[in-house]
Amino acid sequence: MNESALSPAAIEVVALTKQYAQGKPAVDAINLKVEGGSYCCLLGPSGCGKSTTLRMIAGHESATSGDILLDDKNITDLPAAARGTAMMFQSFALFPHLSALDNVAFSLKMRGVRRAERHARAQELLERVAMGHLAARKPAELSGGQQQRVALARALITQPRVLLLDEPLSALDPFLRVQMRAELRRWQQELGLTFIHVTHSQEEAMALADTMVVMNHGRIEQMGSPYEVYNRPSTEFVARFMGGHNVIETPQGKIGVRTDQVCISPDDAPLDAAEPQLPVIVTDVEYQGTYVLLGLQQQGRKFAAHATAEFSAMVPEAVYAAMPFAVGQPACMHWRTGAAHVLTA
Ligand SMILES: Nc1ncnc2c1ncn2[C@@H]1O[C@H](COP(=O)(O)OP(=O)(O)OP(=O)(O)O)[C@@H](O)[C@H]1O
Repeated sequence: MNESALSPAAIEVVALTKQYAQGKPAVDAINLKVEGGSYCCLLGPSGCGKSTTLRMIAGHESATSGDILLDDKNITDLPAAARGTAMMFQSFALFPHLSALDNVAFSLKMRGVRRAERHARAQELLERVAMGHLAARKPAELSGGQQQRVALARALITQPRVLLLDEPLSALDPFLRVQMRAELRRWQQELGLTFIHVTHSQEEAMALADTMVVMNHGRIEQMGSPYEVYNRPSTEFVARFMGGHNVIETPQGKIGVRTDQVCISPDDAPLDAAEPQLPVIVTDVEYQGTYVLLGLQQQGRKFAAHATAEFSAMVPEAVYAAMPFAVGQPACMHWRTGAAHVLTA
């Protein structure tokens, strides 16, 4: 394959909207810029509009209004095959009756490319993803990782400038998912292409993305590097969705404090009066190896049986061993002022 053919493009969406029916749009006037050659993850709970956004970029779904630009070219109304994008689907969606080679060559066949040429190009791509020696195998004769590489080669055969991935890892078992995730990241870096990857998994997005885009109800809640989004969730929704945060009501409004940045002391321990603190009851103690996870409930609040704890604290194992807590024990949750940040509604 011609090396220069794989050149990344930036994607920009401007006021992009999808209205399937009356009522609230599934995607509501979102603005998003994805840099060429970067890895972007669209993330959010079920129904937030992430797949619809991806399908509109791919051209598998029409936009109700707004624009999609690939570099400076407006591709909003172009057919999928003319956009410069390609899609890799959930669980790779390989044709089971075709060899790896024919799977990869399939879209060239659809475009009327002659057999010898399409096989040569497919073989070249399979070599590139270290699968050349298994070109004759059917998908069922390949491991999950090998299938992923065939799916990648199949998506790359049309020489896309942007690869769109719709929950590509969700059908895999957890162990394989982590392996395949690392492989996807490696391929993205080696190919230098723009990847836009839809996932509902915070962990997956954190591991892969240069830019995370957190969606909720058809809108973008927050966009930034995994570090920025995890350390500075801007809204209560993002703090709760990302996990690992306590959302605490204060007279000044809601604040977020990471669960590994709150400290727990016995009720009667002398504390720095300048430090924000909250009297709590320990409702749960869970050993997690490196950390012990304490479930906590604000003192004086009614606590329904089986309800999940209101707050959590991740206490390093050694710290907990030196000062253990019992379920039902009153305690004080406190944190450095600098560890907290204000959340908007
Ligand atoms: N073809 C369709 N016709 C009507 N409504 C649709 C269609 N596809 C999606 N929707 C609705 O649009 C909203 C967004 O759906 P979308 O599939 O984009 O969400 P998602 O965030 O990708 O969810 P999931 O993780 O469950 O796939 C949902 O309310 C969904 O029911």
